[in-house]
This record gives sequence, structure tokens and C-alpha cells, in this order.
Amino acid sequence: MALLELNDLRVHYPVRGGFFQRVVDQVKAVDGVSISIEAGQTYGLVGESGCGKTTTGRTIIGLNKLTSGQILFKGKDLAALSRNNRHPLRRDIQMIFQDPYSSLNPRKRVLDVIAEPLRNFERLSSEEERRKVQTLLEKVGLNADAAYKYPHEFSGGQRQRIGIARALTLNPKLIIADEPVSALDVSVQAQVLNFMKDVQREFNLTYLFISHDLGIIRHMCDQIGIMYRGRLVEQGSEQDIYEHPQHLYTQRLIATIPNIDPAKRLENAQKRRTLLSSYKTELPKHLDENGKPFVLKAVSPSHQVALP
Ligand SMILES: Nc1ncnc2c1ncn2[C@@H]1O[C@H](COP(=O)(O)OP(=O)(O)OP(=O)(O)O)[C@@H](O)[C@H]1O
Repeated sequence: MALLELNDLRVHYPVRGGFFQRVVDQVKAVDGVSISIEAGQTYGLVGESGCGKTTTGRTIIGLNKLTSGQILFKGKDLAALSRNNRHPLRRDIQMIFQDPYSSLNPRKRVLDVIAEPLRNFERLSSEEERRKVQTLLEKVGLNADAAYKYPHEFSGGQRQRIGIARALTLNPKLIIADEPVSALDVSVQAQVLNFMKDVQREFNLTYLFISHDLGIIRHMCDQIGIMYRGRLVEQGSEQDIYEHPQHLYTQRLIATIPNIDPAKRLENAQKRRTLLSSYKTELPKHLDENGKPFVLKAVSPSHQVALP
């Protein structure tokens, strides 16, 4: 049995207009999405901005209401369960948000940020809570003292680790990661992604990984779904999607990937930086001495030509 199954999920937002603010139209943000995710796997949901990825994730976690369809988690239909029966299942699904700069409350200490889900589900003494938070901080590679600091005292990558620690507090089975690295510098992206893979192994997690970046999706995911205007146009294994894309939209998306391996991308960015710092670019002139158009050329410091 799959850990999570979406059956014909639809989420439509009403568009209101006119003097009486009547519903005049619907935005079909998610329009008939069916997905099945096996325990321990990473399912990547990819597509351009506005195609409905975030709405799908938020609906699974209960932040949005579904219009129709089923969300089966461990075989139970979340929408059909009473609040009381749904509550214990909710703790098994957590979310990592896109922007670690805005998703952590700046007025709360890291201890309170990470302990918040615990306080909703468990009654721990403050000593037990502190110990649990500090163990988690160490697991995500931060110092236990970080518990007494505020989010602004950390870098973007460290903040995303705090977001990951927060998602792990209740030992969830499924984590929905919505663009977890898109707000981070490319050099930090690879670290956080690899760290998420380590955490997945250690905690036996299943990920629904949402991204618009096919390079990152390839690095992270076993199964991939391509979304376009609220619908899934193609689903398959990582190899199916990248080696044999069937749908024209998938083929176009793949053709636009600049460099699909994030580790390679980082290596290339570093190479580019080194090259730029050791080379100076001579400014172009319009014509050379023979009257031919001047070609822009890079010259090493030892061969620099003094510009007139
Ligand atoms: N609360 C809302 N009310 C009305 N329309 C909404 C609402 N939230 C999202 N939408 C619309 O639903 C569609 C899907 O939005 P969604 O945020 O799910 O897309 P996305 O693929 O996650 O995009 P991005 O990558 O830019 O976050 C968009 O057209 C968006 O404008």
C-alpha cells in the first residue's frame, strides 16, 4: 500500500466580482491530480510557476480545502475523517517551506520555533522539550546553544536546517518540501539537498519534493510528476522522464535545463568565479587597426595589454 495517494484531487478557488462580490469564475489551481507515493521514496512535483504545485502540497497538509477527490494517507481518506481521527495522522505529515528567511518567526527563539509542533501534539516538561530540541539541533549539524538564539542570527542554509529540525520534531513519515532551496545561494543548495538525503535515510522519511528546477528534481527524486495548469501531464521514474520524455511539455522543460546536476552546477559556478578573478576582460573597441570589428577577448594578468 502506498503511503500517500491522491485520487483525482481538485482545488478550485472562487473568483469574485461585481457589486455583490458574487462568484463569477473559478481558478482551477489543481484539476484532477492523481499521485501515488511509496514509503521511503521521493516524489518530485515539477512545473512552471502557477501550475498548482504549492496548492497540492498545502492541501495535503490541510492548509487548503480540497474541492473534490481523495487524499489517502496510510490508506485513510483525510478529508472524510473527523477532526479527532485526523489529528493523530496530521503529525505524520510535516512541511518544509520555501523561504527560511520568512518562514521562521523572527520574534521567537529557535527553541520555541522547533518546539512549536511538539506543543501541539505532546505534553512534555520544559526540560524534556529542551533536551529534544537540542538533540535535533545537533542532528541537523547546529550547536545545542543555537536553541537560545533568534533566526536572524543564522545564515540562509542554517535557517533551512532549523526548518528541517522543526519538521522532524514529531518523527513524521512524510515531509512535503516546497522549493526548500530556491531561496538559497547555489553553493548552499547542494549542501542542504545532500543533507536532506542523509536525514531521509536516518529517519526513514518519504518526501514530496516540490520544485520548478528539473536539475534539483533529478538529483533528489525517484518518481516525478510534471504539472501543467493544474494537471499532471506526465509521470514516471527519473529515467523515464529524463531519458524518454513523452509529453511535448516535458520535452520542452528538459530542453531548457542549463546543467542538470546541482553538484556540477556548483563546480561550474566556482570555476567561473576563479576564472573571473584571475582574468581581466579587455574592453572592446569598435574596429581594429585593419578596420575589422573588434572581438571581445579575455587576457590573463601576465598578458594584459595596457588600454589607451
Ligand atoms: N488563495 C488563492 N486564491 C486564488 N487563486 C489562488 C490562490 N492561491 C493560488 N492561486 C492560484 O492558483 C494557481 C496555482 O498556484 P500555486 O501557488 O499552487 O502554483 P505553483 O505551481 O506552486 O507556483 P509557484 O512555483 O510560483 O509557487 C495560480 O494561478 C495562483 O494564482
